[in-house]
Amino acid sequence: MTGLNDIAALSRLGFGAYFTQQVTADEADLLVRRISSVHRDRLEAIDNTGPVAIELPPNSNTADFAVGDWVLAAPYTGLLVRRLDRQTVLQRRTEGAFGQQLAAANVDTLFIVTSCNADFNPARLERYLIMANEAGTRPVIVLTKADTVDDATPFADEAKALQRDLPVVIVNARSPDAIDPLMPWCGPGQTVALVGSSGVGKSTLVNTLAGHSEETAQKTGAIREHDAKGRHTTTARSLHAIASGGWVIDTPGIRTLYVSDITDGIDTLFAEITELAPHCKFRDCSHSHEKGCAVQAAIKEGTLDAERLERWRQLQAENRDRTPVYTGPKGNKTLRKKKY
Ligand SMILES: Nc1nc2c(ncn2[C@@H]2O[C@H](COP(=O)(O)OP(=O)(O)OP(=O)(O)O)[C@@H](O)[C@H]2O)c(=O)[nH]1
Ligand SMILES: [Zn+2]
Repeated sequence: MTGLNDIAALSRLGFGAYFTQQVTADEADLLVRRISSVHRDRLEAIDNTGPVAIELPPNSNTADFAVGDWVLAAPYTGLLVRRLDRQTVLQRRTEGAFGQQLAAANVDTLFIVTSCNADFNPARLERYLIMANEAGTRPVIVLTKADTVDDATPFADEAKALQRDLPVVIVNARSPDAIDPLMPWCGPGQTVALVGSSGVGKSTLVNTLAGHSEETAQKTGAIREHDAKGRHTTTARSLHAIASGGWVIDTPGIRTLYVSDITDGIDTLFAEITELAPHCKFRDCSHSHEKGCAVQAAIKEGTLDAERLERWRQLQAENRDRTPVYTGPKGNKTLRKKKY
């Protein structure tokens, strides 16, 4: 792809091969922009020079766009021509039967934030892990408030056991040093997002990552600006530059994400069970009472934790209850195609 875009500069915003290859020769004269905020009536975008104009064509809906999306726009007018396919997408289920609301797109790494205190809850962390796996983002557990306990290692050990090869990082979110162990995921062109309960330190971490000191930090999430009619409004700022060259997406939508429709995510979380299942005698083995069950055998041998199987069972049941089943014309169950 050539044309008007400085690809090297755009790569510092996260524009990689996955996106470059989607731009056709006909589109070489269009401008590449990244969505930085989604409002009810308008979008905001950035390119390598900073904030740039983006205009929605008539009859389009801002709800179809997510912070982090890559789009092509016409020169001069900034008229949005099309959105590029997403590499990853975080969605939240809304009230109502099938509603999915986009929370963020093209997030490379999801920081699942919890603190070394009563907030630490493996069952909740599992749900967040499933969500990250489902979205295609790499999960990292960030344990905050390490400075408030004598030893954070037991928390870290418990978190590490939740999923194979899961990175777990211990920080004091208020200290500027917090960025050091998070650097592997915050380098140039890398995009992260944070999830976790209220009060665990997400805003504090965003400020620390952005290099704001405690005195200069604005209350994350809210900035005052002029709207189209010149009025002062408070809007959500969503895509923040990290001092080390990466980007952090922080939207109210991400803060209230919750798990549904998570089959693939469960399979990754419980990889050791998923990999045993094909060795069971019956293809639809429930791993409870069947003869020749490889999962039960592993529990007897002591290579699989019975509690893990029980949690797998609970999450499977929950997923079945929550996942809407789409029926085809003859009442056949249809598998919904993943729509990015
Ligand atoms: N001692 C200590 N305090 C922390 C740490 N991280 C956050 N805090 C404090 O915990 C409180 C809550 O932190 P926030 O960053 O507002 O938490 P949040 O996750 O953004 O909360 P919501 O905005 O409600 O989602 C603040 O008073 C922070 O200063 C930490 O690592 N150590
Ligand atoms: Zn089995």
